[in-house]
Order: sequence, then C-alpha cells, then structure tokens
Amino acid sequence: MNIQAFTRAISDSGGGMKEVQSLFACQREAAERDRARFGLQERLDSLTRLKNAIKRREGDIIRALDADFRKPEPEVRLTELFPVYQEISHARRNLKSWSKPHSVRGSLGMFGTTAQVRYQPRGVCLIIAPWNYPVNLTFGPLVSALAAGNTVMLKPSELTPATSAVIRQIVEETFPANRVAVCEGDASVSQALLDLPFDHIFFTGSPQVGKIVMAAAAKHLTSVTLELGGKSPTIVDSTADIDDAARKIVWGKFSNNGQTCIAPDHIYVARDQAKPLVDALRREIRGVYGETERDQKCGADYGRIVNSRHFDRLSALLDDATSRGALVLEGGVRDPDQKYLSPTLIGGTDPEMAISREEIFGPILPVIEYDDISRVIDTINTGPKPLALYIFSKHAPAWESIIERTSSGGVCINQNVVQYLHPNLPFGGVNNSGIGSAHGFHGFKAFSHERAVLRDRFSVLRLLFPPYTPAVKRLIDITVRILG
Ligand SMILES: NC(=O)c1ccc[n+]([C@@H]2O[C@H](COP(=O)([O-])OP(=O)(O)OC[C@H]3O[C@@H](n4cnc5c(N)ncnc54)[C@H](O)[C@@H]3O)[C@@H](O)[C@H]2O)c1
Repeated sequence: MNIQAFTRAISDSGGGMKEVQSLFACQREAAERDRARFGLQERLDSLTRLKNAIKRREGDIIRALDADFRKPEPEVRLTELFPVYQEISHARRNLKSWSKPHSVRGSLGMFGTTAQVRYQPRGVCLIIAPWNYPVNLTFGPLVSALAAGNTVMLKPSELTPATSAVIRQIVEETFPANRVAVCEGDASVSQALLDLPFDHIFFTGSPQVGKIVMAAAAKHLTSVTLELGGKSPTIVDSTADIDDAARKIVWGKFSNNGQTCIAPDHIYVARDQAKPLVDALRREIRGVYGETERDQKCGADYGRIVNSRHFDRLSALLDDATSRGALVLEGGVRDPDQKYLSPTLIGGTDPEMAISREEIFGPILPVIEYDDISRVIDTINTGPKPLALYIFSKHAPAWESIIERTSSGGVCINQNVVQYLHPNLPFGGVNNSGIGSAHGFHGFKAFSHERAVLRDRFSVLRLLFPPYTPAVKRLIDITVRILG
C-alpha cells in the first residue's frame, strides 16, 4: 500500500490505533532522517506548494464551507483564505532571517565565550483544529510548522466534514504522508493521536478539551500551544463614537454567525450611551443583514449555526436568560430546521444567568449598562482571563487604565477581531484562553526548539573550579561581590 492509500485507510478506519502508530513512526523516521534536508529552500518550496494547492482548490473550499454551515463566499475569502495566504507570504518573506542563528551578548562573567540561539525543528508535530474556521485554523498552524521544518499530523474537526475532506485532498496532493498527513475523525481519533509521544501539540478549540490535550501531553512531557476560547468583553465608554463602534461590533460579532473565538461575547456600555448604542446596533444589523425578519433569513451574507447541538445550546441560553427577566432588544427569531438564529441583542442579563457564565459562541449579544468602570474591571478580573478585550473610547487615559488593570490574550482599541490579522502580533490567550502564541515569527517559534549554543574560547571560569584553595575561595567571593 502506498503512503497515500495508507493514510486514507487510517482516516477511513476511524483512526485505528495501530495505523496511527505506524504513520507516526513514518513521520518520526522522516523527521530524524530528513532533519538536515528540511532546509531553508525545502521549507520555502513547501509553503509555495501549499499556497498553490489551496489556490487550485478555492472553488472546492467555498462549496464545502457552504455545505457545512452556509458560510458566505466573501467571508470564506476574507476569513479563511486571506489569513492563510498572508501567513504564507509573510513566512516566505521572513523565513531566512527568522531561522538564522542569532548571536547574543554575554555578561562580564561570560567573558571569553560566544553564544547563539539556533532554531531547530521540534520534530513530529500534531495540529488539532476546530470547526469554526476550519481552513484557516488547520492551514495557518501548518504554515508555521512547515516553516520551522517539522513533519505534521493534522486532525481537522469532524463537525465540518465537507471542508475536512477538501483539506485532506489538498494535503494528499501536495505532500508525502511522512511529511504532512491528515487523520480525519472525531474525538476518538484525537485521543488515539494524543497517546503518541509527539514533539509538539498545537491545539485550537475549547478550554474543556484543551485541558484533556494538556493532560495527555503531560504523559510524554510534550510541549503544547493551546489556542482556546472564552468570553471576550467589549467596553463602550461615554466618549466612544457610537456609530463607528456599532458598525465594527456588528461585523465582529455576527460574521461567521457569531462562531468566532475572538468575537465580542458581550458589551459593557456606559449608562448614558446605552440607548444610543442599542439604537445604532439595531440600525446597523438591519442595514447589513436586512430590514425585515424575512430579508434577514433569506440574505446571502448571514451564515448558519454549525449543527443542531449548537443550535439547541444557543436556544437554551436565550430561553434561560429571558425566563429570568432578560429582554430581547432585537432579533431572537429562530428556525431549528435551518439552524437559523437571527442577529440578536439582549438586555437586562444578570451574572447568574448561563449566558453570563458560558462562552456564547453564536449570534446573541448581551448589552450590559454600567455606571462605574471599576465595577466592570472587577467583574472581568473575577472571571477566567479572556482571549480578547475590546475598548471603544476617545479617551487615551481611560483605555490605558483598563489595559493596565486587566489581563487578556490581546486588546483592540476602537476596533475588534482585527488583531488576528496583524502578521507581527502574537496571537494567543492567557491561562484559560490559551497558552503560547501563533502567527508569523511567534508561530515559527512555537514550532521550533530554541537551542542554546555556547562556545568557550578563552573564558577564565576554570579559575573558579575546585579544589577550593584559599585563593580560589577569594576569587569566588570577589566574583560574587563584583559580578553578581
Ligand atoms: N483561540 C483560538 O484561536 C480559537 C479559534 C477558534 C476556536 N476557538 C475555540 O474553540 C471552541 C470551538 O471549537 P470546537 O467546538 O471545534 O472545539 P472543541 O474543543 O470541541 O474541538 C476542537 C478539536 O478537538 C477535538 N476533540 C473534541 N473532543 C475531544 C476530546 N475529548 N479529546 C480529544 N480531542 C477532542 C475535536 O474533534 C476537534 O478537532 C470555542 O471555545 C472557541 O472559542 C479558539
């Protein structure tokens, strides 16, 4: 059986442990044997081949994402393809300088030595991807892993099967399976993979599964990058440009049907701005997605919830909130057959409601009024650290104070979601929202081992070695006092 047929057998067999182990062994062998061959030119070529293969399959990707959750084509182009192409172009432009060993200066005590940091491939890496941006979040990390010279096993999400199938075709026609291989399937495939002693695991998904991944990695002391989720708050203060904030928030929240890890989860708005903001959000929703319920439902620019389980989960969050006194301010229209939930604003939520505690991950946006920003900051600080924090304000001291007094993976001022697209910013969470970061040089580093290489040329450290004669002891004392 050739290696491609072999991977297909693994995927088709639901990831039987033995087959997964054999594939891992092939990749391990390639990683060790070909370590030197995955040099700069080979890595650049791999990235070019990947980009060309994705470009050739753009039509298939667009059709697959339409089949999986009716993702609008312009959103596919902007949020699935563009970030991957940008990641590839950025890596190709910079890989030579990223991967060059760089010399580091020493201290006086290191006099007579030279030192370098060298980036080496980690080896065999596992990438586990979620369903919400299945192309972007599978190929984005793959770009970094290839740039760093690794072999890679990819596990796309089972919830977007049409897209996973295209991902597999792209990989199979571009790479031998001992360089990059795809293992399709559900959590059982992930678990079989997680039993193996990978050199690095890059996981994107929920904090709950992130904990399972980290526990499995601990068995082999495998390093991890965890790109997780959570509730990303948005603050709109009394100086904010309300129309501008509403325009950006409606885009950030309702693109991809709210199923975006860095979408604004809920809004805190200064009480005097609450009514103008809700009016502006409502105007914006209707302007973008349609004036009437019918227009909104028929519109081509609005996707669907990925499956019935998630539709029911969101419905239950909405029902729980309204049964405890929250008010639907806009939308709330549902059609379970189409897994359709219209763009929805709610007010009057309280911290006890499930919608205030769980990551919403859908098109429901609670708007919460505040009088005292310190109370908002306390609330943010009592919850798990978010992946993103958004601040709409014209007052620099106000946003600086919020940034100073809170923690989150990233921050946007007078914008949302866009931090993801910046090629030189680290993208990642903190604690519950993630460990480590992705994108550009940060992604390259995640998939590299930073190896310390020191060369002794004429250091005098040997003067401090035992036996500890009185003269050596005096020298050690002087060293500690003067150089310490
Ligand atoms: N930080 C980021 O970059 C980012 C990006 C997208 C999504 N997310 C987060 O991902 C979540 C939504 O995605 P999801 O529903 O696909 O996440 P998920 O955690 O349910 O699944 C992610 C992947 O893990 C696998 N998996 C599921 N259960 C598993 C188990 N028990 N053991 C091993 N593997 C298992 C799935 O098959 C899938 O491939 C949200 O929390 C969202 O915020 C984070």
